Order: sequence, then structure tokens, then C-alpha cells
Amino acid sequence: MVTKVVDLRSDTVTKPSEAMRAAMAAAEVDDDVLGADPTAQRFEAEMARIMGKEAALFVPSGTMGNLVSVLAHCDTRGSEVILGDNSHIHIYENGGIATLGGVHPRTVPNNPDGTMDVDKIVAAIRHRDGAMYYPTTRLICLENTHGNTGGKCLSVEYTDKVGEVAQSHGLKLHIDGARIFNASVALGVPVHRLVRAADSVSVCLSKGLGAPVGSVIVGSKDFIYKAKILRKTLGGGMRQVGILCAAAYVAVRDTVGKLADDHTKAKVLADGLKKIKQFTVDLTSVETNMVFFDIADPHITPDKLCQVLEQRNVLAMPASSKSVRLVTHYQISDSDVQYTLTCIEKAVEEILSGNAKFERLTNGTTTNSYGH
Ligand SMILES: Cc1ncc(COP(=O)(O)O)c(C=O)c1O
Ligand SMILES: C[C@@H](O)[C@H](N)C(=O)O
Repeated sequence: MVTKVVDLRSDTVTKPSEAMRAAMAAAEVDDDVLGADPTAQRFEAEMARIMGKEAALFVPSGTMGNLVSVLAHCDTRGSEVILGDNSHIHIYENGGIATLGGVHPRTVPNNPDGTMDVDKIVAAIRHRDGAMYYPTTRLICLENTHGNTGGKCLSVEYTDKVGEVAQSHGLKLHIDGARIFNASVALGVPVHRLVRAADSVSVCLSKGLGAPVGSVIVGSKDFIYKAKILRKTLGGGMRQVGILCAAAYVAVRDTVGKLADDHTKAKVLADGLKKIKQFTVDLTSVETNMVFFDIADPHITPDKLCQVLEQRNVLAMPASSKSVRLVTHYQISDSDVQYTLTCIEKAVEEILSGNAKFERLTNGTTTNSYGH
């Protein structure tokens, strides 16, 4: 008997639907490095249209999407990028823009809402008269939604303001839009309008949208031409990639309309967690599909809680030494949400009564620390 696992570790765990698998099997393919894969071409053209940009490029991951974008914008030695100190690019991408790209990161504090103060962005821009000493600022990076602050949405007004700063200083603007469709749905702003001020956007297809693999970057034709070369340089040139693009096409077609349900389920989870007196949850901070909750009782650690939940086939991710993250996605049902809340309540009782067992299951499902 296959036991259902309620996997709330991330929206990266989504598995391809039957429609995606059928599309993959039927995909018309050719060699994409030679520019001949028709399914990739159709998908990229559709994504450029949806995002309101000239061109698009399918890439194997969001990490490569960000790396290629930063390197395409910062193609001169001594370049510097302004980005959030709590951003995915800065924390969770192995420092690739520096270690592989030679691009210098200049961090600005991320606010709890995922933004960076505009005046601090401006203050971080290097002045030309310091060229003998300083790196040269070429790019500003935003992240929408912002993962580490809880899936927060950056408003279109804020994005446009940062875009104005970039343009007035001769800089480019990149948006790490891994969950840009979540932001678009939560804000009620069409995605092409939300990113209008950006010179490039990286969009994850393999998270809440449910595609098995990949991201897509969008921007000008010149930008995508440079990005395509960089993708090849990094080993990301793919041959019959139409198989993956076919699934991604179905993901965008079928799942964007379900993201609002993910956000509702996150709010139901947060409401339920709020009733557990050992936890603190900021209900107003749940804007999209992520719920972070703090554990106030020293007898309950995030690791212990996640291990006991795993014994009931509920998977969650420690977010820090005192907090846990739950991420909803379209493969989490309403009953999964209620089951999760029941399991959490029982796990708390077990841990506090000293009856919890902490051996790990052998079914390969492990809860990995979220690397704070
Ligand atoms: C905000 C954000 N950007 C980029 C990435 C990187 O995507 P990938 O895991 O496909 O490299 C992730 C997560 O994976 C993310 O949460
Ligand atoms: C861990 C991080 O890379 C991933 N994007 C997540 O949010 O789960």
C-alpha cells in the first residue's frame, strides 16, 4: 500500500501531472543547441508574450536563471550587483555570481516585507569618481515573492520605483521571479505589468507551477542572445529540451489558476497553527503559499517537531533554530491541511509528554535543515 505523504517542505516538491507527462511523451523535439527544437521555441515565445518581454530562454534551474541573468548584465570585469542580504541569490546559490561570474555582491538589508529601502539602494550605487577604488555598479536585483521573509509580494509601485532608480543611474534591473506568478495572483496585478520595469526576470516553472524541471528567463532579444551563450558556457545547452518545455507549457496553462487556492490553504494552516499556544504566527505575514511559525517552548525544537511529523508522513522544513516553514502547493488538498494541523497538535502533545520517538523513518523522506 502506498502511504500518502503530505509534503510541505517546499513547492519545489511538486510532481508532474498526468497531462504534463502526456505532453512530454508527445512532444515534438529537435536539437535546441542548434536552435531547432520547435517545442522549446513555441514555449519560449509564449513565455515572452505572457511576461511582456521581447524574448525568453528555458534554463535547467532557477539558480542558473539568476546566474546567467546577472552575468549577462554584468559582462565587464569589476562589475557589482546590489541585492538583498536575505535574498536567494545571495544566500542559496553558492555565491555563484562571484565564484563563477566574478561579479561583486553589494548587499542592502532586506526589510521584513522583502523590499530594500530605496534610499539605501541609491546610497549603495558606486559613484563613477571612485572608479580607481570601487567596483562598478551595473545591476540591481529584486526577489518577488521574497522567499526568506515568508513569500512576501513586492508591489508594482515599489518595483517601478526601483526601476526608475536603475534607469536614472544607467543600471539594469533583474527580478528573481521564482514565484512571480504567486505575487501576480496575490496582488491581482497581471504578471507582465508587475515586471514591466525589469530588464530581465527569472521565473521558476518547477515550483508552484508544478513542472518537473526548469525555469525561464525573459528580457530583450539582445539580453537573451547573451544569456543563451552563457547558458551554453555553464553547460546548460540542452538538446531535445522540448520534452521539458512541453511539461512547462502545461504547467503554466493549468496551474497558475490554482495558485490562489495555495494561498488560501496557507492561511488556513496559519489560522490553525495560531491556536497552538506553543507557537507564534503572524497571520498578516501570510501573503502567498508560505507559512513560517516560531516555537516558543524550549522543549520543542523545529528538528524534533519535523521528525515526529515525518512519522505521520507529514514533511516540513526547519527554517531556523526556532522556526518551521510550511509551503503549500497544488498537490496539497484541503484534507491534507486539516490532517497536518491534527498531526502537529498531536506531535506537540507527544513531545511535551515525553512520549515522542525520534528515530528517522527509512522511507527516504528526510527533513533537511533550511540552512540558516
Ligand atoms: C526565490 C528563489 N529563487 C531561486 C531559486 C532557485 O531555483 P532552483 O532550485 O530551481 O535552482 C529558489 C528555489 O529553489 C527560490 O526560492
Ligand atoms: C531552499 C530554496 O532553494 C528553495 N527555493 C525553497 O524555497 O525551498
